[in-house]
Amino acid sequence: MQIVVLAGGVGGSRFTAGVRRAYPDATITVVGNTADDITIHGLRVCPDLDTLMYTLGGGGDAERGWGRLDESWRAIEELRAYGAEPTWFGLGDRDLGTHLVRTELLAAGVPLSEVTARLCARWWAHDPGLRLLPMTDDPVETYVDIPDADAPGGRRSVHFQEYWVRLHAGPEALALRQVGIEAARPAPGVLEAVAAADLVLVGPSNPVVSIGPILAVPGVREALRSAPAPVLGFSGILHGAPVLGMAHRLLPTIGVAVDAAAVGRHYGSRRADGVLDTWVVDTADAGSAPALEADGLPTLVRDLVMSSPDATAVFVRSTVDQVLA
Ligand SMILES: C[C@H](OP(=O)(O)O)C(=O)O
Repeated sequence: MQIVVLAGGVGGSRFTAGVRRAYPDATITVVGNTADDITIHGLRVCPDLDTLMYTLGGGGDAERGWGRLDESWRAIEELRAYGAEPTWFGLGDRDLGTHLVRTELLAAGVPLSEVTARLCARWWAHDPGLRLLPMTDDPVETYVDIPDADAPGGRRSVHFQEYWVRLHAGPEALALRQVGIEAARPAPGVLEAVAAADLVLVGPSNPVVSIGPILAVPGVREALRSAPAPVLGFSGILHGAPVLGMAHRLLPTIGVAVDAAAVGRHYGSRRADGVLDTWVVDTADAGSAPALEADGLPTLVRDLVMSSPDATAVFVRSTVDQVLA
């Protein structure tokens, strides 16, 4: 079986670990979000790709949900001692190795998809059926407008990582821009993987800054709409709050309520102009299923708390079984 998973970082990697547990013999192509990438201290950092790579490679810090296991922070202490800002971004010492390799290869003209494959060769060697593709090789970065009384127009723009990591998504996000998205081309293999898939899974990642950008890469949405395989989406909003992260701070910015049904409608049914065949909501949101069904979006209800890869595997397998039955 060939499975494609669309994934962000923290939620996306937990979900993908469950998919791998559910389908140990499948070929799984993970299309990872790169719209929250950043260049920091001259290093190109791809937070979602790295979280996926480390988590599925057994090298991630499961408790924190991102970064390397057994990490230390000596380098960033040195930067702080020099007053070399920014130091709010968690650049761990082990993690730096990844960013150095990536930055050197990109500078040598190696495309991000090839860089990612080379990095994953270390982490995913034990699992040749697993492949990580960036959504695009072209640079895309997300900026957030926040209120600032001292700035012209009363607002200023910050990189998404600054909004997320330094500001903890505290200020209201007045607007979001994915710079570079219109010109981005799907990375080699992305459209082909979707076309060849037996199953496409849209993970419970952030609909605004993780899944949204993947779908916004020109050609990806169309590929999902015309995929021969069923497309299942899993809600990351449970009972009006994100299962992980801070998606509730950004959904209102794109005019979507912090609600599983609203996110399902936002992705939409393939029978209309959306991308999903089936939307999966948590048991806490079971009440929304009849209305979604009536609106033409087939909806399944499961316990979507990703407490372990096994728990995730249970809901993935049972929904897929029902859809393929
Ligand atoms: C938790 C969620 O993870 P991701 O979208 O990176 O999978 C988020 O950051 O909102």
